[in-house]
Parts: sequence; structure tokens; C-alpha cells
Amino acid sequence: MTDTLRIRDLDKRFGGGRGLLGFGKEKPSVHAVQSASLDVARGQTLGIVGESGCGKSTLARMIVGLLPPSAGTIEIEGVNYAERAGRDPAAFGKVIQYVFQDPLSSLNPRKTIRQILEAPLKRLHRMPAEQRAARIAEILDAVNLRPEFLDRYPHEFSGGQAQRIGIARALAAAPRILVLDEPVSALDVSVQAQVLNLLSQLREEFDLTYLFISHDLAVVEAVADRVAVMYFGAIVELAPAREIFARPRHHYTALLARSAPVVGRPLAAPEAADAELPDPLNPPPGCAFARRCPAATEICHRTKPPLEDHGTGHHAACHHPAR
Ligand SMILES: Nc1ncnc2c1ncn2[C@@H]1O[C@H](COP(=O)(O)OP(=O)(O)OP(=O)(O)O)[C@@H](O)[C@H]1O
Repeated sequence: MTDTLRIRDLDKRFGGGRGLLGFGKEKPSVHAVQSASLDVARGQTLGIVGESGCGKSTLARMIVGLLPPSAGTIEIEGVNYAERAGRDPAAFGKVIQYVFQDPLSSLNPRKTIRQILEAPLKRLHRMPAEQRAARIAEILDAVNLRPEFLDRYPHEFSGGQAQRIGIARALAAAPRILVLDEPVSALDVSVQAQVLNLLSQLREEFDLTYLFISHDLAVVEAVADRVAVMYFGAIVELAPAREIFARPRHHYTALLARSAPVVGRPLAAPEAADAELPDPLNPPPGCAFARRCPAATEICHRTKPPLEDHGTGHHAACHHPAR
């Protein structure tokens, strides 16, 4: 199977530097994403899970070209797009699109649905008017919305309908990859299932590849072929979905899996309340999870474990992986 998306050592730091003239004390920086590497095979869904603040959105925003990486490469079908970020947004937009968490606030309230769907056809594909109408009708049908919705405004729709419009807008660009950033988190549980079903149909119909970001373990387990678990800016485990929750190797994933996932419940390890995350301005030298880890030994506090293959594509960044 070929990889549609290949990311190597993608890194993002916020802040830092010594001010405008380069004088004064070095400002503190936050290492929001630390050397993330992952591959997504064509037609597959990679789920990315992690608690709030672990770097999921920063990773996603770099991958779609909304945020320039501090270092690393983003290859889509063999082309390195990280080099083109910022300079050539249209090149990015044609291959990869972002679906936002909050459908209503991501749609321009002053534009009709027709105008919203036309924008990527005009801007990215320079499609003439007569072809646009047919393409819009096709996309609207694919997301199960009625043609009479085209002349209405976003506020006239329910959350579930608005998210279908958000998905339709992303599809209008005819991308190869969709980055879905918490696409159902803002929706009622009953509507979540409908949107998840729709996404799975669309993946087949349009031969799409998904990166599906969520703090909801149960949702990710339901949709993903493979799962990456993030903790404190780093991917700590990466494995096939059925395996990662049944036989987690990283002790953080084990803690999450033990918290018995329930659809709609935010992801938080049970012990999280009394065990704080490390200070992002003063990160520990070793494994960021060591202070919370039942298996931690001295080396864990001293040396950061690399993400290693522990057998048949099951990667974990742990000095003492669970068996
Ligand atoms: N523009 C920014 N400037 C400075 N720090 C930032 C910025 N954006 C994110 N961060 C920091 O980077 C880290 C990762 O944030 P990010 O939003 O990517 O996490 P997340 O897992 O997506 O969280 P959530 O689920 O709450 O959105 C956090 O410590 C956050 O405070």
C-alpha cells in the first residue's frame, strides 16, 4: 500500500528568541510538537488522540499548511509541501483540506451556502461558472443536503447540517486528504453517529485519506485504522487501532484505555486530576510521562525514549513497554 501522507520530524516551537533587536534575555519557548513522524496509507484513517494541550491541533495546522513548521517535512504523494507552506497555499489546498471542530464559526455568516461552496472551485480550480453549478450539486448530494439549502445562510442550519456544509466545502477542493479536527465533538451524540457514517461513506466514494483528531477515545476507536497517541507534544504510541487499545505498550495509553471509553466523554486519564502535566516552559529531560508512570525507573527521568517498533508496526516511546 502506498503512503499518501508521510511526515518526518515535524517540529513546532512557539515563542523564544531575544526580542526585536536580538538583545536581552532569551524568552521562554513552548515545544508544542516534538519531532513527529507518521505515515498514512492511501484510503486509510489515522486517528490522533490525546488530552487537551498535547499538540494535536498544532500538528494538524502544520500538516494543512495553516502554520509553518519550525522543522521537518510533510510529503503528500511524494511532494514535500512543508517547503511550500505560506508561499503556495493553493498547492496545499488542492491536495489537503481541514474540517474544523465548530462548524458554525468556521463558515462565513455573510455568505450563502452556494457562495461558500463556490469559493474553492473558483480560487483553487478556476472552474468556469457553468461547471461550478454541476459540481456543487454533486457535492451537496454526496453530503445528503437538499439543493434548496444553497441560497440560505449558515445560521439557518443545525450543528449537524452545518458540519455537513463544512465537509462539503472541504470536498469542493477535490483534495486527496482530509484533516478532521474534532469533527463531531461539538455535536449531539445522536448526530455524531450520522456524521461519522457519512465520513466513512465519503472516504470510499472519493478515495480519500483521513487524519482524524479527537480527544474522544471511543470515537477514534470506531473510525481509525491506525492510531497515534500524543502526550505533551510527542507521539508516544502508534499502532493498528484494534491493537493499541487491546494491547497498549505505552503506560500512558494503558491508563487511557483503562478509563473505559464512553462516546462523548472527554479524554482524560483517571489519575490526571491529581497528577499535573509537566511545565511546558520547563520540560523534564526524560520521558514526560515518567512522574505519572507506574513502571518508571531512573532512566525514564533522565533519558527521553525514542519511538521504536516493538513488533509488526506497533511503535511505542517507552523504556519499559508493557507486554
Ligand atoms: N499560537 C500559540 N502560541 C503559543 N503557544 C501555543 C500556541 N498554540 C498552541 N500553543 C501551545 O502549544 C501546546 C499545544 O497546543 P494545541 O492547541 O496544539 O493542543 P491540543 O492538543 O490541540 O489541545 P486542545 O484539544 O485543547 O485544542 C499548548 O501548550 C499550547 O498552549
